Amino acid sequence: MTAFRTLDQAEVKGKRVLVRVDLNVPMENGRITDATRIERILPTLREISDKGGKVILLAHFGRPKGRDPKESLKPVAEALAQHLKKGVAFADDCIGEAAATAVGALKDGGVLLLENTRFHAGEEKNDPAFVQELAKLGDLYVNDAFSTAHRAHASTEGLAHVLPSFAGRTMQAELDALAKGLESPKRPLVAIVGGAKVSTKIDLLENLVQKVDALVIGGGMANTFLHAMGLGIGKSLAEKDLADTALRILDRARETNCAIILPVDGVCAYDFKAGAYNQTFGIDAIPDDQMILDVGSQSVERVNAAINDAKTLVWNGPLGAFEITPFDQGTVATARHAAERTRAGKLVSVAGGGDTVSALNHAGAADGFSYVSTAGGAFLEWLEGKPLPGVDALKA
Ligand SMILES: Nc1ncnc2c1ncn2[C@@H]1O[C@H](COP(=O)(O)OP(=O)(O)OP(=O)(O)O)[C@@H](O)[C@H]1O
Ligand SMILES: O=C(O)[C@H](O)COP(=O)(O)O
Repeated sequence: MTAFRTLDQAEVKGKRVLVRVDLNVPMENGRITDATRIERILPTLREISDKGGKVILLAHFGRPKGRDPKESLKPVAEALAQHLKKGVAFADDCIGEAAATAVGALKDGGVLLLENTRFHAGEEKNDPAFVQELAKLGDLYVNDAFSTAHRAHASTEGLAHVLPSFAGRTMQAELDALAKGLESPKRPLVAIVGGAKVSTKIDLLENLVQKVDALVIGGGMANTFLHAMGLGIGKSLAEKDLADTALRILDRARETNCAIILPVDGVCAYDFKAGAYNQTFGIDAIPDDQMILDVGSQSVERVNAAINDAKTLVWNGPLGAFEITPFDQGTVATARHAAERTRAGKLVSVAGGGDTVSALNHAGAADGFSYVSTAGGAFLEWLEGKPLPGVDALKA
């Protein structure tokens, strides 16, 4: 049950409603490759618009250092309009005159997307002056970005303290679904953590190994562990300066009897552009001039064996660079296996993350999971039991 105000308590008619959403969608060559995060916020936007509220969207995109046209939300505004089947205005700043003029021109029921909040340093600093600049644009605040709720930023946490604040429908649904599926999970509980965000996620693993019975590590995350264990990883994506953290996590896992499953073979290429070339090597024989871009077939067997032993599976982060064929095979094979076990009633499976959702859709496996969250890092932190600043700020 959610312990905070929802849209049921919000009077929006004629009001300027600042809605924080997560539009940090996977993109390739300027094209959105998975629109799940857009689809999930439509009910909230339609509800506020239909009730005559002025919908003013706040969102981040990527991790820009200042204003970076490559990280502009403008292309997302067009995609949002297509999904909403309604015009979406765009302002090329989220504060100041450009934003105020666009808000002033908005009619009741209209929808406006403001430019990337992370173009301003005050966003990630949760700077009170920046919060006030945002608050000038609205009469009330709705947070519908569960997948960014682990960030105590101005638009995800600060605003909730200066305007009347409410949870959006996606925020409500995510928290209710995760509580239902995972608050007291059937064991053995197995986690799969992959992906590329090693520096912001590796610390989470130290707590995670105290919560789960087995942890499968893949993707760029695994490369960091393999390097820490003294194995050559060639030119693979890794955070080598986090080797001590990785070793500490392995020690912690031994103390808590959490089985760690790391790749035993890797599908390698000379670079991301890959092309036709790729070759599988044993994890102790990775060529110095190549990079591991996927887990190999022997690793897939070990991951699937861990899935077979599990009653509950949680997953964030693909096992390989799935956007480039054939480096999607490890993720596809394991995702389909998890979906099969779930459909057979042998597994409760919950996955989450911007690219993870995209990878599961690519594998045609998303519908086979018990629940698919839009959240990655936030999902892992929720799983660990860490407070989520964006959620706590909404509590009455
Ligand atoms: N071995 C690898 N080498 C390089 N990149 C990899 C490798 N394995 C996975 N990746 C990359 O990891 C990225 C996804 O990682 P990420 O941690 O962002 O997952 P996510 O589901 O988006 O989680 P979040 O929602 O927290 O961002 C993909 O773009 C994929 O190409
Ligand atoms: O993709 C995500 O996990 C969210 O959009 C948060 O993005 P961040 O990790 O850059 O804060």
